[in-house]
Amino acid sequence: MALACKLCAQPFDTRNALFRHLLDLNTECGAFCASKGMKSTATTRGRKIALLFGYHGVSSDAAVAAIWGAITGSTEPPDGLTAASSWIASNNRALAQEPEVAAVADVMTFNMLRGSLSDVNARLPRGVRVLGHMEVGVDFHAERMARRRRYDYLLPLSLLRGAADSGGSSAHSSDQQQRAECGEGDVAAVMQRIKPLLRRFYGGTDQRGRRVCCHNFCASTAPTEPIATRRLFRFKHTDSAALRGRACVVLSVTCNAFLSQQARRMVGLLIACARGALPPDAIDAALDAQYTEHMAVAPAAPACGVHLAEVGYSPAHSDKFGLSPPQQQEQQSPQQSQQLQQQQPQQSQQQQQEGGSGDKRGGAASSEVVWGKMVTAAALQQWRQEVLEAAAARWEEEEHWGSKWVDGPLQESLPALRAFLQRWRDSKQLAQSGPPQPPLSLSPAEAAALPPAPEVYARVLRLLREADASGLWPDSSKGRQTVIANGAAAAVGEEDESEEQVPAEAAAVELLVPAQLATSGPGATVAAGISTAAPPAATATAAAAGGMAAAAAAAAAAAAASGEAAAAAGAAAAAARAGGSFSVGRMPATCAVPRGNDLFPELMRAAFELERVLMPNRTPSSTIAINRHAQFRPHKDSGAGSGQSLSLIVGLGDYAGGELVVEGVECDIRYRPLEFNGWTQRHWTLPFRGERYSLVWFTPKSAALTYRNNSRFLRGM
Ligand SMILES: O=C(O)CCC(=O)C(=O)O
Ligand SMILES: [Fe+2]
Repeated sequence: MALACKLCAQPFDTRNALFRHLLDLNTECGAFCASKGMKSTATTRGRKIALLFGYHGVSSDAAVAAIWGAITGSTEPPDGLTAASSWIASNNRALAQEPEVAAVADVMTFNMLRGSLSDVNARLPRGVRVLGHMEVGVDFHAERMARRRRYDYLLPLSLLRGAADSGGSSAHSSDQQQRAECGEGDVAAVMQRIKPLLRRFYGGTDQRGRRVCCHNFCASTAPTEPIATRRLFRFKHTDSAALRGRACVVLSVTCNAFLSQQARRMVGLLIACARGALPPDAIDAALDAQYTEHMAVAPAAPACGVHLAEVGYSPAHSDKFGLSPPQQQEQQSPQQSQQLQQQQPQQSQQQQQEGGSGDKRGGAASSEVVWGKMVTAAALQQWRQEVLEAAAARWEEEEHWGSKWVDGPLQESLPALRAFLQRWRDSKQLAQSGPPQPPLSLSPAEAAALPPAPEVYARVLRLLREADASGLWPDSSKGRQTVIANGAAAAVGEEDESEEQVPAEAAAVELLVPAQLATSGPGATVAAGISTAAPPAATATAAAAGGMAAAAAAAAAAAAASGEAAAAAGAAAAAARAGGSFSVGRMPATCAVPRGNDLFPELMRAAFELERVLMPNRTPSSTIAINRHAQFRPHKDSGAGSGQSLSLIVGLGDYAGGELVVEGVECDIRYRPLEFNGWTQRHWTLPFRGERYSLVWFTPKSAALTYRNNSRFLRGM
């Protein structure tokens, strides 16, 4: 069924997917619909106040609490509170602004029923400032409706110096030398050299021609997760300053929204490349959406440099909520102090490139016009200066102008970054000769070095090998395909923006459901909803070919028919090597019976038996995921939609590498059973060579699956 969004023409597989798109305030269409009242978020009546505020030395939460206290004298949380720097509405911690981050211009709203705004600054602690306020509609939501945020990073120029810069000075140059290097020409020379690196961050474009970037800059979010793809509008040098006798520059990053630490990691990677510690293609590697090996690849530059500089709202919201019309936003307040020399803005072309979104000029929160009488350009500028000076003081006192960070976190991260880069480069070459599959056999030397398989595993291992060789190994469900990096080629590595429309909380949930549920249609459960978010092309291919194994088998047959025996053998081998997964045991009543039960009953019995032998004190599980040669991407298990017990996992077979990583901790699971929480802990598989099976025992949490039922089922096997 082909459905298309009437606003942006994007196609959707299902009505549910289309609805999610229209209700998602992170999309332009969603924002537009919200502005037309399609999904009202209004829960309260009366006056709602939006405040422009800033802080340094305290977190955004603490600043909000202080302001509310200063206005009302109350410590109770305010009604209708929303803040642009908050992550509560998005319900995803990956979007949290870190507590150390300062702000020149944050936005909050609340229902103003009592209290007074007059002289509020006199009642606020140092480091918290109210800059302006205005009345807005009761629907206004400072966090969800923000279409654009800008973080500015104050950076000592010395950190960007590489050997190529005049004198080759660095963060380690003598104090005298550093102080001498504050000249304008010096800044210009360094920034000229940095420009191509900054441009590199714009990465690629998605199918709609929009810039896509920033997918690999959050420690707690895998690059494959839809939420990790952010739109980068601008990353540029916008200001220079001499602070505490040091030459500093301001780098501005503007995106639709930010992942935690994203701006700091972008700056961290930039510094590493600017200093020549990493080659420029390290930026390409970090941004390659097709390369999904790992998480955060860049060390976060020190927190002291970063502040929230601007929040923008769409014209639709500006109209509805009484924010200023777009043309007024172009009036720049004279933000330069004597100390800050604005670099040539060169913004017009950049702003055109931000176009298409149509939202970047609306309601910029730093404008004098928006915020009425209370904020003046001079007050705003003075406040910005205070924030920058506080940052410079921290650079000096806590970070020794960056030398601590260069010697510590940056230096420590380099070996891993270089290894990552090498693997990325290798993968680029491999990509030209088809998707990489782990070879099924180890070299004799590697095989000899392996610790032998303990006897208790012998029967299960034999049955796994038989199942593998039988040609009956079922295709992985669509949901599982999306998390197996070397699985069915059609569904993997191609998450496009239809995935981006999945709500963040749903996107974090992955699948451990039988194929029937995953394909049972839209919206059956949250998990099933995800499976329908696979790109249409991939779905079509998978459906037509019945998955990788069938596709490769068909290719093998076709090749054999045309007499190309070698090609046929190659295709069959590829099918055998493809990662796959199926379940056995019991599923909640809402799910179909796992197909593996009938296909491999002896394997199922032996595998349940093995759990009891390995962990006699563990409550026997109801279900087992059986995986062959599968390299899993970072994911969390769905527990068939509503959670699951602690998982028990073990690896079997003759393989090297293939450690399971649980929230960043590597665990060798080859014949070493491990309990972990697959529902809450993100986990993935490191690359491996050889024959690798894994078994994951778990019990989906469901009223339908009581322990009694489960014991009866297991007894009846
Ligand atoms: O085999 C592995 O390394 C991980 C298996 C897993 O995470 C799963 O089956 O969900
Ligand atoms: Fe898993």
